[in-house]
Amino acid sequence: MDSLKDVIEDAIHGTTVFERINALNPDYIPKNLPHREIQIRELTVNFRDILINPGSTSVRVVITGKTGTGKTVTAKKFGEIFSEIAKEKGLKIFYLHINCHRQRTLYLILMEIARQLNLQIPNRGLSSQETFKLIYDYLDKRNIQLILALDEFDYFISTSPVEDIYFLVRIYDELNALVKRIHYIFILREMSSLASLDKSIKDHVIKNIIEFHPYTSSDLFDILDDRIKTEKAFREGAVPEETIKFIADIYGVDKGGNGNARLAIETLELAGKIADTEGSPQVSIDHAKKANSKINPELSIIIDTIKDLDLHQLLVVKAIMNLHKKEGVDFFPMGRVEEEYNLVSRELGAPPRKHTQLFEYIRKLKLMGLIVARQSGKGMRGRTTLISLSVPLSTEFEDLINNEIRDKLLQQNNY
Ligand SMILES: Nc1ncnc2c1ncn2[C@@H]1O[C@H](COP(=O)(O)OP(=O)(O)OP(=O)(O)O)[C@@H](O)[C@H]1O
Repeated sequence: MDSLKDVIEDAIHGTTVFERINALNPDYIPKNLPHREIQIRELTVNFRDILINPGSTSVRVVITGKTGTGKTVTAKKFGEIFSEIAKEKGLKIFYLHINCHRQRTLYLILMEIARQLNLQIPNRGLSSQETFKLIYDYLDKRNIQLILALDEFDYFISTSPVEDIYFLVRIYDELNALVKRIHYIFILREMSSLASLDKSIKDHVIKNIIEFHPYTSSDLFDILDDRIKTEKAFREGAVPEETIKFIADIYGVDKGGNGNARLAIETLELAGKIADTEGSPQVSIDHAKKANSKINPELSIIIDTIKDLDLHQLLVVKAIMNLHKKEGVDFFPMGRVEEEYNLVSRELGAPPRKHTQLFEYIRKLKLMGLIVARQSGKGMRGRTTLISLSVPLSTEFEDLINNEIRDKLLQQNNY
């Protein structure tokens, strides 16, 4: 038997299916973005005024789409190429990408803008207004136009005081500046996160909406194929077409998946690592299957726990499931869930439980990991709980819930 040192040496020097594995990193920006040309074009049409007539308006665009639909990578790629073209024309257009989940407050966002601009902000507790004024003066002095992409802006909305949101999006009302130098790309997972905002803020944010739809299986095939071939993430011939297709089919929205390119790329990378571990020169469908079950392990655990739910907990799950299907958005206010739950219960002849009991069910389902609940942002209508299923909707999942409900109803009627 090999010593463990031999095992390790062998794995270090052994064959590998990868050529440029870093091309599979989540932050890697590839040369091509298959199936996002239209969105790049839409961005360009919205922002070209800054090239033609700089300073006349402040451009605002919203990018919206579910997780893994390429919002971040597309905005970054657009920013990179657009500012390059501006430079060729002798204009200074800078693109800054800020993640509002990492920079959690208005203050941190402003400091990050300054940092990316290489602007020193004095350490003497300036207000947001004063800090922003310094940033604006810096841009003005150097004749710079700034495209500010605020990624995960949903997060900023749900956690920041309304005055801070107001300040950030209505900056020109505060600054009184004649030349507009700051332009925005607001990146949101769901438009519904704007629902709680007051109308005057909404009017400032919702201007031009560019939608990023979940990818279909054939879109994902092209994205994976491009990483393999153009970006040379894998050695030539190491990933057969049938493996790429298999992964694309797991996640393709038209095949019941969630259309998430991030998960598809992660699955491909993990399948490659499994192939390397097994010393295989090729990534097979079987490697892809193993990778998928590793990437989604919690799914089977969650599904096992469904059998422990009682009738009304199942009816709550069914209500949320119905809403996802009917409305196609990710999160629902508690009130909508309650309405739907009352409807579903009555339809099935089970008198709905009271409001307080419903809260208790939601709390339990959240603890089990079956649903995600979060607070909406503070706005005109106060805070409300927003709810979403944590598992992707699939026919199997739906059948499972419906069968369990049927069994529980039968049991109940037999007593
Ligand atoms: N059209 C595409 N072509 C190539 N790679 C893509 C494409 N769309 C997404 N990707 C890749 O998929 C991964 C996820 O994309 P990205 O982070 O841009 O998604 P997102 O919509 O911003 O997701 P989230 O809402 O979770 O932040 C990244 O690795 C990105 O490079």
